[in-house]
Amino acid sequence: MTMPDRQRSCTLHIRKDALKFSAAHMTVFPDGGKENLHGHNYQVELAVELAEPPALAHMLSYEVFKQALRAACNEWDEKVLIAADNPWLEMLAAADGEYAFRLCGKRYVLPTDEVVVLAVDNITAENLARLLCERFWEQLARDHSIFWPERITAVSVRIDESRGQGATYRMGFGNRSSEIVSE
Ligand SMILES: Nc1nc2c(c(=O)[nH]1)N=C([C@H](O)[C@H](O)COP(=O)(O)OP(=O)(O)OP(=O)(O)O)CN2
Repeated sequence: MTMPDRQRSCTLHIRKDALKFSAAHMTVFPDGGKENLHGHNYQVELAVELAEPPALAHMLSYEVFKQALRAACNEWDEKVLIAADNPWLEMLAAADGEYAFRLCGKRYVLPTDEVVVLAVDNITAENLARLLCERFWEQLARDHSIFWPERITAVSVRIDESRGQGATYRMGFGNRSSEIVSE
């Protein structure tokens, strides 16, 4: 029996010990409570779906994807991640070179160069997986000489905060839509 073409796919997956970033954050909960400031060594995994294994002339090297993912991870490495859209975030006046804020009633002052402010309402694995997936795709698209978007049917990024706990964000192209899976 022959399988219809639309049921076939080929997935490149990349999970390497070196694909990670170390960052600090505080998850805020719906009742307005929050965790203490703490850090994770976030492990990152990538899947790139293709309709078919590409012919030699269009082979996509793992390195192309790793470069784009590393560039996206590096922006967050050794930073404190702050959710700009959190309803319990209050910006405070600060000295030059400092970032001062109150979150859920507690006051923090940090060096500006150690802070990354992200356009999300909470620093969760779900939101980080979405942002990293989007950043990865933008980074890949920036280098047109190595990019054949029409051959890629979906990309997904999985982030594990700790072993066995994290989230995956998937962007499907064509008539499939983005979806998120929490673990
Ligand atoms: N839906 C989500 N829930 C939580 C997230 C998240 O990203 N998405 N993140 C956290 C925390 O940041 C945290 O680091 C994990 O917390 P928790 O599971 O409570 O703690 P442990 O990893 O130590 O787990 P144990 O199984 O208790 O050892 C919380 N929730």
